[in-house]
Amino acid sequence: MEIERDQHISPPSLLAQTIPIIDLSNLDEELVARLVVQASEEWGIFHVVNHGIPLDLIRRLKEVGTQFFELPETEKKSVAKQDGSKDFEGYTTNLKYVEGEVWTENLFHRIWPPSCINFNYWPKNPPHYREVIEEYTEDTKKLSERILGYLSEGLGLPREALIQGLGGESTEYVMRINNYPPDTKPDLTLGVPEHTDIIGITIIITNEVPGLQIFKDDRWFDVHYIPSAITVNIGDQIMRLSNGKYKNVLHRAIVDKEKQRMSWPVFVDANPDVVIGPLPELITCSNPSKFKPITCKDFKYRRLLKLPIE
Ligand SMILES: O=C(O)CCC(=O)C(=O)O
Ligand SMILES: [Fe+2]
Repeated sequence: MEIERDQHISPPSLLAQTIPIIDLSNLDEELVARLVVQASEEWGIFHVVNHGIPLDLIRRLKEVGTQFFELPETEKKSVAKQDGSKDFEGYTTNLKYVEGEVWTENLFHRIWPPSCINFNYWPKNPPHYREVIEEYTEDTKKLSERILGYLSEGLGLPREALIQGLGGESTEYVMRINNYPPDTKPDLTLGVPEHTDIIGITIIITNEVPGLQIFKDDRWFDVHYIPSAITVNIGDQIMRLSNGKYKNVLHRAIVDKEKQRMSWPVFVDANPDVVIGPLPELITCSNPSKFKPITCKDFKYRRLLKLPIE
């Protein structure tokens, strides 16, 4: 007798190689913590479902981002990244065909702590942009702290260890909204070339158009779009603080030929003055330090200039 198959479920061989999906509403919290730790060790990326961020808030976040990119260029440029500015905040566009260049426009600004926010980079249009982002910030901060709590316990340390390692209440949260309009050029165009995130962890929402890919076991994997899921990436800073236990995922984003793709990553980033090296409690004779301590500021400076970092 032929077994009836659910058409939506991939064969087991494929499922085994799919980025982990973790249900955060599972009442067995120890199991949830174990799955988060395991996914961060093996993949450096995982999806979370039933994550506690209301789906209507995510819908509104997507709406304000989409509406911003639909504005005339002159209006988008009212929050443009300042020429020659050393900081990264503001609107940037790269929608010109230049060999080797990426195909994207994006908006980038800090969302936490309040003392670091520069509202000049927050669009005034659509009018409810600020209200939605402030609401999303609060929920994203809670979600990141929960995940960092599991990761800290996975290191045998108290729940607050990693968030303290990133700077405690002065840890910075940065919103980026990436817009990748359809790209009709025949060859594969990169929206974002391969990289690891230079930060602690990234919490990502995307629209339904696939494009995010990760590198694991010598091959690229598509990160499937799962409605209502949020994707979490491990970045360089958590890799260093955990002395390499957690893996920073190498990833890139490709552009669709027909459809507009968008993503909304929030970067949980160490305070610039924090020293990013393995947490001292982790270092023993049998687990010697794999990374030299360096301030977050210097780490980023060297990474951006592609200078060696130990
Ligand atoms: O567009 C995406 O899905 C990811 C973008 C990304 O990797 C980034 O902004 O760092
Ligand atoms: Fe990234």
